[in-house]
Amino acid sequence: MSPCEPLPSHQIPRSHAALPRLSAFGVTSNGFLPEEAPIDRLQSPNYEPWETLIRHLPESLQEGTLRAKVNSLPTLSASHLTTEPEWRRAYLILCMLTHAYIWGGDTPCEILPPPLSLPLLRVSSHLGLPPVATYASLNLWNFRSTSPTLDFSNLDALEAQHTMTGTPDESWFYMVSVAMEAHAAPIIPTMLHALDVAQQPYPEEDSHGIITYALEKLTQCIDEIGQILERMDEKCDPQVFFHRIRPFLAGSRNMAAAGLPRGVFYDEGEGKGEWRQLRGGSNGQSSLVQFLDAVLGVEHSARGSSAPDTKTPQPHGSETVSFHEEVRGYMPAPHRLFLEYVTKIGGGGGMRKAITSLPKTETATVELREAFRRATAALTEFRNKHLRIVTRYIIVPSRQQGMGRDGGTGGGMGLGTGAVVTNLATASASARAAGAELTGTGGTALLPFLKQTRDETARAGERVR
Ligand code: HEM
Repeated sequence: MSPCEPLPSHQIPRSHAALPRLSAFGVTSNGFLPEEAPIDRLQSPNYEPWETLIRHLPESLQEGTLRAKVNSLPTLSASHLTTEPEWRRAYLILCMLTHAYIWGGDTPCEILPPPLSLPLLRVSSHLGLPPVATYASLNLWNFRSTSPTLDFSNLDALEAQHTMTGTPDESWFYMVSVAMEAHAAPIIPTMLHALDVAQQPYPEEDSHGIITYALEKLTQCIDEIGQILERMDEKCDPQVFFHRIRPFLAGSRNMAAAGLPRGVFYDEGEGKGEWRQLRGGSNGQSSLVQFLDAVLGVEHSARGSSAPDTKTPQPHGSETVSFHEEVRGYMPAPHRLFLEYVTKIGGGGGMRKAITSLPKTETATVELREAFRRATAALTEFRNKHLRIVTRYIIVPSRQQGMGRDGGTGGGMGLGTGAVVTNLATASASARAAGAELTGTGGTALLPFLKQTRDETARAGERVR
């Protein structure tokens, strides 16, 4: 039996019947991915201008014609989108075009024109997501699979529907996450059952066995998704990632050094519009990883704000909210509700809280505690693997000199203009040279933030002795 498979039926507790159906939270047999691969074309011929643009996005960026093409787009209404998969595809297209428009030049463009901003505001509001590229648009809703069994955890059979650079590296970068999400999907019902058993006031005889077994499965599952994470190097080159892919993922928050001191103005035409500062696309918006935290009772207080960027005022209220809490607003609304539900059934402290209230002496609870500590150790190690990847893909390339000029050794966006480029890659290299803190695409002071999230994970295990 694969470690990520759900519990055998005889181990599913009686209280399972009380749990709401996962589908009510948009959780499928593929976890936070859709049940079926995303559609790859909008049905209505009205959307042909968007479809044409997205299909030729890398070439338009390469030729430097994307902004002109967007400027001459008609402003299309969302009224021809009929199904949820269509709304999601529209969101993917508009988010990618938006980031390509903002970052696809020698300097960023701080005004998003009405043909993009108006439909993007409408579509993102329908989906309960912010009008910016998110993990949902770039990863969860942007893949196809050639697996005959439609096994989305088969990384080699996955491909991104769309990329901005047209490189296999960008597709692989997105697909690693898709495979991880699909691989871990079966652990979701397993852990929900176990969490439910742990909350019962009068545990059944084999309750401890059920929870211990589920925690062991969880440990194996986290190890396995960590192995998938480590496959990043196979087809995603750190130089290509740092200089070509990552600059397109940047948001409009904490991006003064990358050329957006005020954020982005979403021009709605007729003198209307709004300046917005939003986090960019980041795997940090994965509901799966936050689900693992919620189940184990890992508490995060890391705010992830990029302190050195004093030119950009922080959005009101964000000073007190942790990164993990805030990025729930960048997840599809049903997934956000699911995480709230999991936190609630875990009494706010997940397994950790339930286990610490048990008597320490019985053999069964000793085993249970050990299983819990092994699971938190696995999640801590997962975050260590991630930190090593961040070092290889961001810290090391940012140290290299002479990358600020397009056409340098792998530097720039590959636009071939020879001009001085301002974007997240050049800003990171300059920050590094000045000894300042680096900023993540999600707008965090990345290293201190990621170390803190790793340490907060370890702490959950230390609290169960
Ligand atoms: C080349 C690969 C990757 C790089 C360079 C990278 C980089 C980063 C950075 C810089 C952050 C800080 C937040 C921000 O400002 O964006 C972050 C956060 C995060 N990333 Fe990644 N990431 C990579 C791959 C992944 C993958 C495949 C996953 C799996 C879903 C992932 C999961 C997370 C999570 C969950 C966080 C939030 C912090 C935490 O909970 O520990 N990352 N990542």
